[in-house]
Amino acid sequence: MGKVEVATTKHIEEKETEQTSFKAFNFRELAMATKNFRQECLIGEGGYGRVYKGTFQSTGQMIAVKQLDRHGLHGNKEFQIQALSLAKLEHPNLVKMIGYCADGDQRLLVYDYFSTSTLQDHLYEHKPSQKPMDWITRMKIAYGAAQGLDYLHDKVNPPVIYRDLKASNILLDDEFYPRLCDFGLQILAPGTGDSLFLSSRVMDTYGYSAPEYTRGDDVTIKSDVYSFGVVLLELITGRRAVDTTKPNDEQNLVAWATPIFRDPTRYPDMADPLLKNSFSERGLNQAVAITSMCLQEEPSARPLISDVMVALSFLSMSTEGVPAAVPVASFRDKSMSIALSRHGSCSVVPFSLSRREERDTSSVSSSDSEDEEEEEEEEEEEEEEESRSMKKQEEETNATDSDDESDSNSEKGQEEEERSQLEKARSSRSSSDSGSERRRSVDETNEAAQSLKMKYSYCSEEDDEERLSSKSSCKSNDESLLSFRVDSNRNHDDSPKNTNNLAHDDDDDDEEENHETRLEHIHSSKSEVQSVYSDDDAGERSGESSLRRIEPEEEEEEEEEHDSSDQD
Ligand SMILES: Nc1ncnc2c1ncn2[C@@H]1O[C@H](COP(=O)(O)OP(=O)(O)OP(=O)(O)O)[C@@H](O)[C@H]1O
Repeated sequence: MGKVEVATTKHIEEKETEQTSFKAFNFRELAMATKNFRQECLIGEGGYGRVYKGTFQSTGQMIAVKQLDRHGLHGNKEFQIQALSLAKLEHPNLVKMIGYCADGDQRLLVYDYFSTSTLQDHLYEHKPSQKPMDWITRMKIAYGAAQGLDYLHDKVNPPVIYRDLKASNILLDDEFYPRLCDFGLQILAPGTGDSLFLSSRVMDTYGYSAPEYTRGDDVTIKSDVYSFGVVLLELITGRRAVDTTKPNDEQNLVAWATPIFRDPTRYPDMADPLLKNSFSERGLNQAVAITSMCLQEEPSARPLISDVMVALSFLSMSTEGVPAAVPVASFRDKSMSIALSRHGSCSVVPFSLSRREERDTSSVSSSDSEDEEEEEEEEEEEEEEESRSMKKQEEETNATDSDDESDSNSEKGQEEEERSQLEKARSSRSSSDSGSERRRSVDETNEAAQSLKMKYSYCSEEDDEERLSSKSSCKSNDESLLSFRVDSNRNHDDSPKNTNNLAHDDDDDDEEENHETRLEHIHSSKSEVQSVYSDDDAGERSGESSLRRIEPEEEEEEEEEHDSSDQD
């Protein structure tokens, strides 16, 4: 499917008949539904305009009507085209747009109405009679929000940058099921270049905006990952992204948390006191590890939301956190599985940068640096030793598991079965929307993923392939705006795209194609230095994992090496 064509009014009319759920309303209909936009129907006001609650008398359907500020808006036709693009975005974790109105100079968007409240209300404004959200509920909310974001980043083409992810834009129903609202509105409001308009939006998103946004650099999908990290930090700590009632050094949540990220012994102190320590330390450590990865200063060092989503799928189903032996093939970028498995053991090491990398990036005076280097090398050796023994333990577990499976074909068959279970687990949640279906699918997800948890562990062969193929993604901003489509050719489940390397097809062509896919991988970066984490070679020989960043040249060499070994 190509890009969304420039739709004419006729196309839009045709669309209405095809897809009755999306409609062009006239102003009168919406005025009637909202009692003439009366104050009592006003739900709130954001950077893009006011939101009113309404009801269609004929059907009883409840709606939320967003009356966009007319300042700097597109003309009628462009508005219709963009509204149609937004209406195509459909996912259980996104608030559904059901129509628009472009009468005269009025510009309104109509959404399904979701009662109750936002994540912000639940975290900070809950009534004394309400029980505070427990740990698993918080992780489930994060998981759902990650699924919605993953849809925008990875399942529509070109990707949609949310730009405005924050606790007040996550709506929660009575069962705490999260739905993201306010996404993609940038395309409808080119007037955001206006300094007055922009200042009110920046005020609102202050505390959530990625550093590159504040610097005026390109905003990418990785900027959304940063905002997601802030939301995750709010869920863990119960602290607002910005809280001016706190002492100066605690007002900005990320600034407060950054030094703590480097000291895992302090992680338990970060947890929301309302949780009353009702969580496993491992689960907490892993959640903080994910958060810290999302909040990396450099966009390319942040994980893909798809990896965050997979990690959260585990955290949201168990108080114990992600199992120490993580299904490595679940993650596109291995740094996530390594970070999590490190936080699954009692040896907790900063996960974002290896010591070597930290050394490279910090400016240490040369007189002290040699001694320090020696010390650090000793520490590295200790770490490697630790990691080796972890790996050994895992291998032993693997050996026990695989004793019964001497036949390699049956192993492959099992792998495929496990993979399909994982895919089933992932797709089941997004394919259902109604309350009971959703509950059932969550149970299925848990069941399937739990069974996978038991079976998977590190696999050195997969590690090797992952090392060669995994690349961080940094899709360019300009790809994402103006028009997008839901790509039906893409895999709409959340399964990792690098699973091609496990496909065993009789057809030679297919095999070749798989091989190419494996090497080239789907992640691409137009502009930024690739940040790829890999096993270091020495470590690999000894069967251990350590993190380091490969620069692009080095990466190419490794790919060549792989190519030639493949030819052998
Ligand atoms: N579909 C909906 N159903 C129910 N309430 C909604 C819906 N969409 C938005 N709201 C509520 O309307 C209010 C205003 O929303 P809006 O997104 O315009 O502002 P905001 O999130 O406060 O600020 P910003 O525009 O900067 O994101 C919020 O309280 C939001 O929770």
